[in-house]
Formats: sequence, structure tokens, C-alpha cells
Amino acid sequence: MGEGNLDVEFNIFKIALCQLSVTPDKERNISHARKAIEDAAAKGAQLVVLPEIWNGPYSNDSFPVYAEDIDAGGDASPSTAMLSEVAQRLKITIVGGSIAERSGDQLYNTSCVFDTDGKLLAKHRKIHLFDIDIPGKITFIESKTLTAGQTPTIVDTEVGRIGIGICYDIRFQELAMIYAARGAHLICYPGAFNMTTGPLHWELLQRARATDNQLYVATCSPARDAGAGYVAWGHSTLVGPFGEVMATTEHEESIIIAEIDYSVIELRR
Ligand SMILES: O=C(O)CCC(=O)C(=O)O
Repeated sequence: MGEGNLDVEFNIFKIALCQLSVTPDKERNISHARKAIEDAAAKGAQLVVLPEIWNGPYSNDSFPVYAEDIDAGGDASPSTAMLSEVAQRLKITIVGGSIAERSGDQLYNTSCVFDTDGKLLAKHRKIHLFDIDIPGKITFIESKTLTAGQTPTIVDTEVGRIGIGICYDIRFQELAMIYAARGAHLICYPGAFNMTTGPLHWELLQRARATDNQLYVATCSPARDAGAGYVAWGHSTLVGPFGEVMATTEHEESIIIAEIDYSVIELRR
């Protein structure tokens, strides 16, 4: 047990946010993510977070093509099979960004959390789908192809109690409040904001959720590809429970390593 009255294995540990480049080549994306996770673990990270939709392009045309049957596992889900294998081999916790999930006739935008034995601890299906239309700037209607998840996801790991949201979920304070009320130390939001709302709201929302609830907030974006159909803002970030930016980056590919100390949560409160 760690210090204070927080009932977790580690109160102080390193988190890695892997801001990955994503290409149309799924096999390459999987091996690229594996390598980034290995690099992060070699630098001491005990918790590794990946971006929203990291195994293929973020587009309504691509979601059905890259979708995997996570519950079937194995060959039906090479992306999560890789995450499970690497979590177990390296003895780390992974918040596996998100991938398109196929379940029966539905598709979801789903984040999987793996423990240090490679076990799938939780699956979060994005609750608030991103339907946006800002004329002349950005139009994206996720609900054309995806179905919304129905439930908040909070999970006990060796590195604390973690609430999960995906991208647009960060705009909904109620979800973060539910996680805080249930004792979350950290909320992880894999997310791919864009060039219109990214500069305006990405950091603001992270700092707001952290300040409102006095907990850690971590986000992880894909790296920016100016030639992609959807251009991600980047700027993956860790925010502390005082709303302070503890570590961040620009839009290129990078691995952010930062220290989290949960005893600070009690101090701030
Ligand atoms: O809320 C926003 O401005 C961006 C959300 C987003 O990109 C997403 O949910 O994928």
C-alpha cells in the first residue's frame, strides 16, 4: 500500500501518454503502438495511455473497416490482443486509447483497460457521440456509423481508481462528477480534438474537469497529420488536481512521461 489513506498499490508512479502517428496501415499502427508502449515502459511508466482511434483513420468510412470484435478476442481483435500481451509481458496497466468495436450489428468507439496480468478490466463505449457542424470549419457526424455507449466506466487498477471518457465525453461535467463521487483519482480521456475546437477548448476542458473535481486528468491524442481527412489537434496533456498543466506537448508524435502523486489530491481538497 502507498501513503495516506488511498487504497492503491502505488500512490506515486509514472504515466505515459503516447501521442502516436496513425496511418491507414492497421498492421503498422499495431506494431507502432506496441513499440511506443515498450519505450514508455522502459522509461519507467506503470500506466500507459493511447489515443482515441489509434489503429486506423478517424472517419465514418474507416470505422466499419477497422472495427474489431473485442469480446471475441484473439484473431477477431488483433489490436486488443496486442494490448493484453504487452500489458502482461511488461507488467503495466494500459488505458488502450480507443478503437472501433463491432458488437453484433452495432459499432462503438471503445476504450479497453488492461491490468498488469493482461486481463481486460473494463471496456468504455463513448457515451456522447461527436456530431458537430460548424459551417466552413468542421462537420463530423459520428452517429452516422456509431452507437452511443450507455454507462460510465470506472475501474480499480494497481495505479488507482480510474474513470474513462472518450474525447467529446470530456465536455460533460456530470460524467466527471460521477467518477469523482465514486472515488476516482484520475480520469483518462483518449481524444482527438480538431483544429477548430482544439485551440479553444481542449486544455480548458481538461483543466476545468480537474479543478471541478480535484483529481488528475490525462488526455491522449493522435499526432497531427495535416493531410488526413480529420486533422487532430494533438497536445496530449496531464493536468493535476489544482488544474495545473503538469506535462504537455505540441502536435508531433511524442511520448510524454510524467509523475503522478495521489497524496496531492488530499492536499488540494
Ligand atoms: O468536443 C470537441 O470539440 C471534439 C470532440 C471530438 O473530436 C470527438 O469526440 O471525437
